Amino acid sequence: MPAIEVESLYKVFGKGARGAVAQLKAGVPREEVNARNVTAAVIDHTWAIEPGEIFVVMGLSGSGKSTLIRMLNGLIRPTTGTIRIGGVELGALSHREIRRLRREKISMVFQHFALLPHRTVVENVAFGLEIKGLKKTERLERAREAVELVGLGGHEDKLPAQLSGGMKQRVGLARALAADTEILLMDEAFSALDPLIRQEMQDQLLDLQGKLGKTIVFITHDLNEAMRIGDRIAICDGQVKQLGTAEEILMHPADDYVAEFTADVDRTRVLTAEAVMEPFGSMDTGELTTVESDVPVNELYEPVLNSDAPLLVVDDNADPLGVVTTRSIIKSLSPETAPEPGSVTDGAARGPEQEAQPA
Ligand SMILES: Nc1ncnc2c1ncn2[C@@H]1O[C@H](COP(=O)(O)OP(=O)(O)OP(=O)(O)O)[C@@H](O)[C@H]1O
Repeated sequence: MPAIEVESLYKVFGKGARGAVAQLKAGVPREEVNARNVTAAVIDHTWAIEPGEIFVVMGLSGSGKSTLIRMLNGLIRPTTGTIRIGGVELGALSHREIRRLRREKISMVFQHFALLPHRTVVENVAFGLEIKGLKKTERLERAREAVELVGLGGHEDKLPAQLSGGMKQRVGLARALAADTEILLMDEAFSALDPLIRQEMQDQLLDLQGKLGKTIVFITHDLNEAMRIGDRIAICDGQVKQLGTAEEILMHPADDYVAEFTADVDRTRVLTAEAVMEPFGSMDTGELTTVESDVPVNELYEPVLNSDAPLLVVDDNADPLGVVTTRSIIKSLSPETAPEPGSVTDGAARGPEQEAQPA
């Protein structure tokens, strides 16, 4: 069962919201609908997030990201459409039941930390558990564990004013983790951080995710960030313009709107050996140096340059998938010449391809 599922979800602000939804459904453009004193913030979202997935919602300011997240945690109701959290439809719940579901299933991490200035790190982390009604010793024990988990061990008794931005955000993350909910909603959680600290936090999130397997909805306006951490990314502008993996979006932007975003993305970090490889055809692959299929392109430069022959891309079972050469790497860096996903495996099955032969 999906962890979160939305179906034909709309949120329009203003009088006559339902009528506006009907117009949108009938194909009236958003600008035209908005000209009638309403704001269509979320338009026709239908998607599902599997447990353990990092789902990134990416869009510019005003694209409906915050509205979406506020609907997901039940702070505002959709104009029309359904939201299911762990199979439970939010629309069928009373306010009290929604508050309970939020407490038990969902934690939030905010951009501006929302720390209590007069409480220590560990007290801030324990605060959410106080609301849940846990006893003090248990609260502090769980808080200490979470503080340790985010790498803040030794800083338990500091006050927020004594912490750097990155450390404050770790406290925010620890607070969410201490609550031990299945779902984390992260709203521009790293956007206020310096680039290097931000990258550190992204790495830490991926690391924690590897251990904890939460379901994470991560909101950002930065496509590089989205592609770094998202298992799948929904690019939104009111409606979902494209939903897919980083590679799918990069290789096949759905329209000009998406393509414009992808122009700024560092392709070498997102694309993997598997995405850029070419068919090995009838080549004797026995002697080739192997690379794992998920190695990013920017880690292939050295092995490719140090090898006269192509590199053999292999899967988890060490079965060959394709080959990578300097040429395939250079080709992949331009969207126009990048190979179609899946085309390589098909090509390999069909037989030799001239362009994949060793030089
Ligand atoms: N309570 C509200 N009443 C009226 N309009 C609203 C309300 N909340 C949001 N909006 C409008 O809905 C649209 C989407 O806003 P939203 O905050 O969801 O976008 P966002 O993508 O989160 O933007 P940002 O990145 O700037 O936070 C905007 O045009 C906003 O002005």
